[in-house]
Amino acid sequence: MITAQQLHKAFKTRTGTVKAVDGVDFVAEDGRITGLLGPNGAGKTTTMRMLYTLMRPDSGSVRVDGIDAAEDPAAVRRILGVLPDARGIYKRLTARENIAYFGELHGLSRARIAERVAALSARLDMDDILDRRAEGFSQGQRTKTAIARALVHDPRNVILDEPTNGLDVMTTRAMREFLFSLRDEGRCVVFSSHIMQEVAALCDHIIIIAKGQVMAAGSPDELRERFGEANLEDAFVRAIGSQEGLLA
Ligand SMILES: Nc1ncnc2c1ncn2[C@@H]1O[C@H](COP(=O)(O)OP(=O)(O)OP(=O)(O)O)[C@@H](O)[C@H]1O
Repeated sequence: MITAQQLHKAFKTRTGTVKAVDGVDFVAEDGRITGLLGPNGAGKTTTMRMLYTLMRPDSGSVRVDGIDAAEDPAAVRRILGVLPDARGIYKRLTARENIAYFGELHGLSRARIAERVAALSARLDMDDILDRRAEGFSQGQRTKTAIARALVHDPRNVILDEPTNGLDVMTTRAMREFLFSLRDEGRCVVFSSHIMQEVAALCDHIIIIAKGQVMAAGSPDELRERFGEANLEDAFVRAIGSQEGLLA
């Protein structure tokens, strides 16, 4: 379970201060897919970076399975799998080596790494690329490799920044099934997207973010009901204000 409490993060730029995240609160439960939905620049990536300990909040706190991310970031990283916005896989290594390297960083034994690589490769349908160098991989192949790497230590909590970005329809469908399977195993899955249909198809719980703030949160049905809109897209537009919603 991941809890964000009153997260704030501002950046100083040449023209002033940008409040990227301005008081974000939410709980992402186990066995549930929680989606952060918001237009470009809403603060999703900054929020995610604070969740996975890459960035320290100016104020507020993050807890993962009860562990405070500021107090014990290493312990949090052990129970977290992360697909960052920059996938950052090593081009000179094969997919297998990319995954195994992260396994070593997590202190897994060789036997355990081999077992995890085999299991993840089967689940992500990547046996055919496992021993190819990542150089030249398609976007989908890179994403699969990065996801397998994120999950090598079998984490209870999984954070994915725009996991279906740039994937074709078939790969997107396969990715959805994969995320459902992580949820059905009881994991806490958090992902971000600016694509309404994506969030509607995947999430049990949606957190709508705009201008660094939570505008609304609930299940897809709850949001539809609250805003009195037949479909989620209209609810989204209502929640964040029509102009920005239309730009999302
Ligand atoms: N390192 C930084 N320095 C200055 N400003 C930043 C920095 N990182 C983010 N921002 C600003 O903070 C705001 C929120 O950005 P963030 O990347 O979190 O949004 P996002 O919701 O992930 O957007 P997108 O969907 O476009 O990726 C934006 O105005 C962005 O320009």
